[in-house]
Amino acid sequence: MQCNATCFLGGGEVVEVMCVIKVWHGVMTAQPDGAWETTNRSTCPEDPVVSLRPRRVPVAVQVLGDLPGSVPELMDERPCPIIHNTQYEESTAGSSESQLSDSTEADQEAEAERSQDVKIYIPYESAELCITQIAEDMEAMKRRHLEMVQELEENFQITARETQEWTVQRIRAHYQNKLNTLRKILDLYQEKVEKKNADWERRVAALTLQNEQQLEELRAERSRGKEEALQWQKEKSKMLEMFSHRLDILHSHQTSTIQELQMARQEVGKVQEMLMVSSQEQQEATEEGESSENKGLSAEQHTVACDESDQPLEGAKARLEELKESLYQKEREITELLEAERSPVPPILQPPCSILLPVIIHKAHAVFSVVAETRALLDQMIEENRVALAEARDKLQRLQMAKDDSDGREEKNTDNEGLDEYKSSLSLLQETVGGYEISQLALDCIKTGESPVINDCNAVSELEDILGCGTIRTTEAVKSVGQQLLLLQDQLKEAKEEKKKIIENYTSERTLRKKYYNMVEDMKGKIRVFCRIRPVNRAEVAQGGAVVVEKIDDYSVTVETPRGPREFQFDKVFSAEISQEELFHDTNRLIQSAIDGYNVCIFTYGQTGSGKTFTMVGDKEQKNPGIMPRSFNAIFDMIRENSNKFDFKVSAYMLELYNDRLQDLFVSLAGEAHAQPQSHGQARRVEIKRNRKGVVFAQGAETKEASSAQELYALFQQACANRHISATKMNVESSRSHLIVGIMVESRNLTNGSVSSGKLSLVDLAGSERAAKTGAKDHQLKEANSINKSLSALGDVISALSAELPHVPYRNSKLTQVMQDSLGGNAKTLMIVNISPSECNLNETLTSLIYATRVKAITNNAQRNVDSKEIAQLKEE
Ligand SMILES: Nc1ncnc2c1ncn2[C@@H]1O[C@H](COP(=O)(O)OP(=O)(O)OP(=O)(O)O)[C@@H](O)[C@H]1O
Repeated sequence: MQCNATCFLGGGEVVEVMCVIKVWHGVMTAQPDGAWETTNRSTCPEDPVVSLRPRRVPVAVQVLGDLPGSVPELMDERPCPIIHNTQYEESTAGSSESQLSDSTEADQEAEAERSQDVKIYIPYESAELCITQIAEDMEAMKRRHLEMVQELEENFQITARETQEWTVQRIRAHYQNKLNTLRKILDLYQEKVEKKNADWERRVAALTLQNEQQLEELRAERSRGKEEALQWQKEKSKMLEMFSHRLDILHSHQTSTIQELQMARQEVGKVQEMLMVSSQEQQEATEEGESSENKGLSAEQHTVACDESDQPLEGAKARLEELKESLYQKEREITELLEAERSPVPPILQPPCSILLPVIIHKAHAVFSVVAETRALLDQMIEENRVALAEARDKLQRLQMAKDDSDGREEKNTDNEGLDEYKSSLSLLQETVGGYEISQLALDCIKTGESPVINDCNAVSELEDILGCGTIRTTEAVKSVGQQLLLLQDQLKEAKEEKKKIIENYTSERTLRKKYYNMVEDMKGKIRVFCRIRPVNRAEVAQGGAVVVEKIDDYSVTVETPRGPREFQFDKVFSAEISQEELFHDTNRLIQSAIDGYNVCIFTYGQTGSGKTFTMVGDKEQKNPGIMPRSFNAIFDMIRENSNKFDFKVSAYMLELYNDRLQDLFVSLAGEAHAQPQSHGQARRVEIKRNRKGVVFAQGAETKEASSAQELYALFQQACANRHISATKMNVESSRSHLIVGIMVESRNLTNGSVSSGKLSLVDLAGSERAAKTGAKDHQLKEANSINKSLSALGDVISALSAELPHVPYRNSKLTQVMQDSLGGNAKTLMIVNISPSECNLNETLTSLIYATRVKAITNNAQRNVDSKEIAQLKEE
């Protein structure tokens, strides 16, 4: 209470005043200067206690004198209740009503003038009451303080959570940006590679074509060469025959000549002998004549005899000369023949070029004559064109001048007809001149063999019309074609190698990119999606459907649709050959997460008969156990490995969602009906609930503990025995319900006592089916409708989550309620989409893959469920 008066605690009337809890107890004395001195503040804090609720406190106030200065107010709104002496006296006379009078300002001023000595009495009872109230208020204040502290703590936690979310969002945005940049880079790279590929392919095609043409030419040349070589061979053998014949003749001629020569020589020898004999005889006769000079007669006789003997000698001489001449003649002939025989024989084997050369020379002559003719023609054409061009230019000039004249006249004359005519003929002439000029250029180009250098586009196109694209080639260019070809072949080889390298790099880079992308997505909390292709079954083989699904790499699958191939990307793609073990190898990490205290969900999705149960459960004989039995083993293997650090507890529930009703598979319907006859075969009601952390649990379902993998498997078998399965046209053992197996793993850290609780949900969904295909009737049709309805609700949830809609229709179906924490919740989720590779299931396969692609876009926020030792103890209590 704030009061500008000296207050004495004492008896008085009880009055009701509004008391501001700015209260202290003490004595305040008015000072001569108008100020107030406070004494006896032992119970008064340094500053008044503030911020308590104003409340009504019954106090009695006695004013013993006039109030000094202005009258203070107990509250902002209400004036201070003051009882003056007189009023107080009246009130002490027995008035039970309070005598509070609201002094007006004028009254207060008057009273202030009257006296400075004012006293107010507050009765002890009231003071006590007041103190009690104050104590209560203090208590309330304390409580409020505590509430405030709690509130502050909560606010702090909310802020911390918000900050955390904000950080996560920022990291997410950062990664998204990085990813977008990466995508852009990749797209650019891909574009570049494609461009380069297309370019190289074009070049390769052109080179191949060129190569083929040259090979063709070479082949033609070779065959021509062969033909000519054959002809030459024939001619050669003919000539050889002729030569040998001639040689034979020569030899025989030579032999006869040699014989004749020998005979002639013999004759010559004889003649020479005869001559010698005759010359000896002549000498002897001369000697005899000298001795018989004296014997006159005998000498004359002898001279006559000598004259008679000279006649045959001369004949012999002539004959000798003749013989000599013929001999020389024969010798010359023989020498000539011998020389001819000895002279080099023309080469028999000549290279084809020597045969071809004359042909080529002949052809070259022919070509040359054609070229010469063409040149002459070209020169003539150039000359004619030049003359025509000169004439056209001349005409143009004249017309231009005429036009200029008419322009001058036009200023005076308004008639434009003549001018238009001029203009049209001028433009016509200009066109003609342009045409001639281009023709001139083209003719010059043809003559020189050079490419024209012009910038005018129209002129270029016109020139190309005349010359044809790329027809102008210089002889150097022709010569270098061979070299260029070799060069290009080398380049082609290099390009092919480069292309191969690029493709290899691209493939490895693509695989890496997908891997990193998946890692980033995983870090972001995106649901992981695997795709498993089932082998073609007998029914599909019988239908003759082609295989339309193909795994491209570890992360991509294509489906051949009537509109062309369609590619889908997943976190992993498993082909038909992949074993159960290999598939499980990639899911092992999630089992570890469940043991670490995370909420984990693995579910299969796909059309009926696509292999969901095979993937989750395995085959009937358990030769190829699926994810469920393998998970049981993995859980207990991991428990065994960590048994020195943790204390584990494993429990499980197994449910079936059949005809939109949840059933506990640990309780057989028959057994339940037997135990509770009033239930008429209705199983205990199982309901889906979510705990404070949003984790789904089945209320009303029996949870059984297991201490080994075998025990857990036995429980699973027990549950499977109660499951609804029947044969359809598509699957001899078709699941008619969704199977939900929940395994809770609680681990207590032996070192610090913290407790983590993870849940592994393994869901084998029933397959979507078409009644026409499965042949479902009666109750099977009802089952199929229920399955399709729940899957459609699941589809709606997936669509809403992937489109990030504000409302997600989880409540539309029991299935979506069961899976609420796995889709968009706090679970680490893996979806395995099972597909058939056959063409006959193309539509269903496409639907499943589109579904799965949407699921890939959903983000979960997985959090570890771990409590400290104290919290765990409190929870237990
Ligand atoms: N990867 C696989 N390798 C070998 N056989 C397979 C594979 N996937 C499926 N099968 C066989 O195909 C048949 C149908 O498979 P499954 O029962 O698992 O299909 P489903 O998708 O669960 O069908 P429904 O939805 O009707 O229950 C089974 O006989 C199964 O053994």
